[in-house]
Amino acid sequence: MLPTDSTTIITRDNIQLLHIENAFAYAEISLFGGHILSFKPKHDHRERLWVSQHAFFDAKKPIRGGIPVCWPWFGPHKSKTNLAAHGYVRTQTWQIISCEETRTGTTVTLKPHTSKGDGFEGDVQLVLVVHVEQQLTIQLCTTNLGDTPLTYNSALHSYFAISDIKQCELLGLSKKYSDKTRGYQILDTPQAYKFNEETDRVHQEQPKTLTIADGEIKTDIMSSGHDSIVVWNPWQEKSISMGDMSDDGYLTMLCVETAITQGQDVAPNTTHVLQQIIQ
Ligand SMILES: O=P(O)(O)OC[C@H]1O[C@@H](O)[C@H](O)[C@@H](O)[C@@H]1O
Repeated sequence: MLPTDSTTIITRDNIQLLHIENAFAYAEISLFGGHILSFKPKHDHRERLWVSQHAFFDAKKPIRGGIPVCWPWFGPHKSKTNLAAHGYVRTQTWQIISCEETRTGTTVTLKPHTSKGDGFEGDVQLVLVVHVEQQLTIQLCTTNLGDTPLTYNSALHSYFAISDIKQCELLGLSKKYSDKTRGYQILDTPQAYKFNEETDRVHQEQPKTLTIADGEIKTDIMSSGHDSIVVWNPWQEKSISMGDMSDDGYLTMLCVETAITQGQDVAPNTTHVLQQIIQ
């Protein structure tokens, strides 16, 4: 695939990275995983995404940080416990189908090596469309090419860069959530939504906009096509135990994931789009 004026491909360890720099923003996409690693709009030059200092770039293990694409299941596989968490496309090499310069930025379309894999029945065309503009728009499009309905789960598992998890607040969630750290208890979303412990929560609500308030700095996240928002921070003990995170890595990241956790049906010959917009 020939790069356009705003794109170049570089190699980091075993992974090819697509750099995009246009009049509006800077972004970087790893072809391993179809995984966005960086987004910096030029109006403020602020990095929106967090990547672990100890992330693996070996083209084998998933990259810790950025926006992992979880598909066609979220978390552990329902019945086959030997299969990798969050599905199999985040550890595949993706291919660039097209790079297009538009009036408002650059659009990159990618597809995984294959959308077929152990643990998922279905004939699917899976495509990731990334619009690098003043804002970042990510669309994961699942088209059912078969003649029977299929069901999938997924997440755009975004890691946001923040200055201090203990000072930051998440605005926009208000209903109940399921708390994985407390045996999936159903609890009320705290108001204000602040962080002082390991957090692993599935919120089955679909507010249009969420905001991470990091002091005066605000990052807006818009979602569609989802049934849940997942909020995750491993906190200190887990960070220490993870080989791809520094001991204090948890302090400067917060995952706010646009997710399908309850099963999304897709009828034959139709496409479902899971979308996240980051401002
Ligand atoms: O280490 P992984 O597979 O990238 O997953 C990270 C986290 O991802 C979150 O989405 C899950 O809710 C957590 O339970 C999980 O620990």
